[in-house]
Amino acid sequence: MGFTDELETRAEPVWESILEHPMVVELGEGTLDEEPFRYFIRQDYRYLIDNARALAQGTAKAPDYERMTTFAELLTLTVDFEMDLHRSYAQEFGIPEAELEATEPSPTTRGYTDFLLRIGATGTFGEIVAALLPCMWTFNETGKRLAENGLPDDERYATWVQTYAGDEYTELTRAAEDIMDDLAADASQEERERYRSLFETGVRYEYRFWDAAWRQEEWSV
Ligand SMILES: Cc1ncc(CO)c(N)n1
Repeated sequence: MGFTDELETRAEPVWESILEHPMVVELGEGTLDEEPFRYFIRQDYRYLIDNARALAQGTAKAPDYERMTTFAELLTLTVDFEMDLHRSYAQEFGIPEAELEATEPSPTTRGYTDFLLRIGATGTFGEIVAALLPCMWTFNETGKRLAENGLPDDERYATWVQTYAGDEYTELTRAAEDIMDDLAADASQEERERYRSLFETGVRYEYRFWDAAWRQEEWSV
């Protein structure tokens, strides 16, 4: 069993909670209200800016050309393709561009991005991969599982499912998983434990991110 299979097994309960979360279920069914989705797009746009920074930190610390290239591709996918998708969602859902750009991170977005940037700044390449893997993996998995049930009637939500279930996103997720497996094969017991823990934190934040959008979480004061 590869290391990422082990990660998947360990994260299974959180994984299932994500797929059963009403935000994800209703997105897949196309019945999701616009308001939580609008909130999600704004927070996710904010999230992606720092996610891109963490990918850049990973690119900088990549030990060789091949892995640097994979990280550079992930970075490009994020800043070009994914953030463009969010900008067009903002237009479709009536979020003015200035409002999108000025979005204040929610407590959950703040926590998640600070976590990624801390590992990006202080971690090894392997630790950065472990912390970032849930981002790609859970979105790809969510997209694929929702696509299995048939695309939602609402075109806008269907686009979301198709994007994250799509070949390009799936291939890059697979490439990141392969990098994690290779790194883990050469890592010490302690390093592998550290990777597991970082991965688990990432998966937990992924759950919280959906939940925060569902609740439209705000700072208490
Ligand atoms: C919170 C979150 N995780 C992962 C992705 C996929 O890049 C995203 N857009 N947002």
